[in-house]
Amino acid sequence: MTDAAAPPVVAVRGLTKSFDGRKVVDDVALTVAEGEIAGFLGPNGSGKTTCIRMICGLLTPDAGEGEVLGLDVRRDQRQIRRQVGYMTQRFSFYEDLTIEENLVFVAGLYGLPRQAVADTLADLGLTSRKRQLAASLSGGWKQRLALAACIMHKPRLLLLDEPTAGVDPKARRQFWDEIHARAAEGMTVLVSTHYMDEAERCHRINYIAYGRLVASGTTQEVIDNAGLVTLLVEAERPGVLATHLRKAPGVEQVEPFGTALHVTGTDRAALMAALAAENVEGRPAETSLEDVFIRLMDQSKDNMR
Ligand SMILES: Nc1ncnc2c1ncn2[C@@H]1O[C@H](COP(=O)(O)OP(=O)(O)OP(=O)(O)O)[C@@H](O)[C@H]1O
Repeated sequence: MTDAAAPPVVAVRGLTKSFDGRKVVDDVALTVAEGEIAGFLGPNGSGKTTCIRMICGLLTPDAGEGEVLGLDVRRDQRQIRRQVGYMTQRFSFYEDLTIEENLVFVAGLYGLPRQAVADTLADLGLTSRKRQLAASLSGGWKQRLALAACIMHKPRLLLLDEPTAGVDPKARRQFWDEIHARAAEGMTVLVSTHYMDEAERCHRINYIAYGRLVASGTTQEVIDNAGLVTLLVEAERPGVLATHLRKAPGVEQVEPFGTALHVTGTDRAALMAALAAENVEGRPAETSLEDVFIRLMDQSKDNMR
């Protein structure tokens, strides 16, 4: 990350948006420092895309305020749009154009010189494929083209909405290496994802459930703040044991990992009692980010009732 004293690139608060009378984003505050990779996580339909669109100036918030790149999130939407890069969830380029033709088209929209296309092709390792039709590209290369198109104008803020959905692990890794390289040069990134390993690659994460931001911090802070205890239990018949443990008081989650179970709750004594009642022993294990997210989601659901 770059200069910690620099003003945040995103500093919004109270962001709220309703569609058809239903509040889908409710009082969300978000701060993203310069050069930071901020993760945006949460169940389907929890409002991540809607937040991203308000931040990049595509949607006007019903309420809330703040700055994006020093510009007013309500008043300066046009300028914000020109200065950010936004990669949408769906591949949205011309399949019957080549990689190069797609980039030439985008360069035209931004008024960029032809050299910008050549530089971007080279930067992203696309030069040797520049004459390939977009339709014939694999998921990983399509997503690389999409990234090229949204960073060609050198935005200081990049918003990525589930950029690696359906992409194989190697291409995902290469994509993240690319993102980290950009962040090291000072680009700020806000990225939504459903993948736990990607959440762990972010400098900070923000978890949103049912429109409300319910946790923020580094991965470790979010795990520590959840106050969960996890015990690992080896079992001969993990399926049967899991069924029993799920009914025991104090046991919140039971997840099989091969022949072992991860048993999670907030009360260590209650977990130990539940295991003792089944004549099994547990040893301390690390609580995973996924365990924490599932708890946050369940808690948010309960609060909605
Ligand atoms: N333009 C719109 N008109 C009406 N409803 C909308 C509109 N955009 C989003 N919604 C609704 O708002 C809710 C939040 O959607 P949003 O796409 O922001 O969630 P998300 O967290 O990005 O979900 P996912 O992880 O599935 O992409 C959903 O119920 C969605 O159907």
